[in-house]
Amino acid sequence: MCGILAVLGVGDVSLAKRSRIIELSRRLRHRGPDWSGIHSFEDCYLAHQRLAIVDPTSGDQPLYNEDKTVVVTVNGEIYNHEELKAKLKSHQFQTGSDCEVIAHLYEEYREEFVDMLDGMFSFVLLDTRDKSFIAARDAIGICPLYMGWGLDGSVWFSSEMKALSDDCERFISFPPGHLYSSKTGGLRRWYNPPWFSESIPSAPYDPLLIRESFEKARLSLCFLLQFPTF
Ligand SMILES: NC(=O)C[C@H](N)C(=O)O
Repeated sequence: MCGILAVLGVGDVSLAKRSRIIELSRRLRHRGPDWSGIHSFEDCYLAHQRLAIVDPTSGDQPLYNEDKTVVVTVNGEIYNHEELKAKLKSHQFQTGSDCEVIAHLYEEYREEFVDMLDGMFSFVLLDTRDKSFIAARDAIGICPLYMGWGLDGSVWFSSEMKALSDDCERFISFPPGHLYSSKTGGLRRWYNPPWFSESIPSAPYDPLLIRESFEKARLSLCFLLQFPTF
């Protein structure tokens, strides 16, 4: 668990606005007592309250790509981060955080990378090169995410409603398995398993297969957390 707050295109670069956003981000402090971070680029702000789980020593957020043009704030755990890193041989990682992989995957695959992630997550990514941003939430909505719109045209994302409700004109619960892209200005479902369109499951009931799938999920979680298997 961590707390994220992102405010994009607020049209105000004053110290007062920055302080306001820091104050709002503190409302999420209970979600992550180990670190508080904020990155601002022009009138865009990405803040993070961290509960350090993977790489407690260097994985503080926001996280970046190599030249810091891509910034991410993430709540969640990416179970297959080692596997994904192995596909990104030409990239240099600055931390051991499972979440840094998101910035590098974006460089390679743009927003199409989201369905490569195995895990629970909600994140906001800002590409400072064209000031575009994306936000996404895991397939079944394990990690919370809310989205709001300010009267000044700003777009807000937060792990809890309390960090955006006072400053937004309207807000919604961000739907699970969806992605928001500032380029299209809309939400689309990234999680599209084949069974979504099946009215009657075609695969026969197989208790052994179900058991194996649970075992696999449990083992990948133990591996990520470096726990003995439980
Ligand atoms: N805990 C989180 O949500 C972020 C990241 N997985 C970390 O370990 O710091």
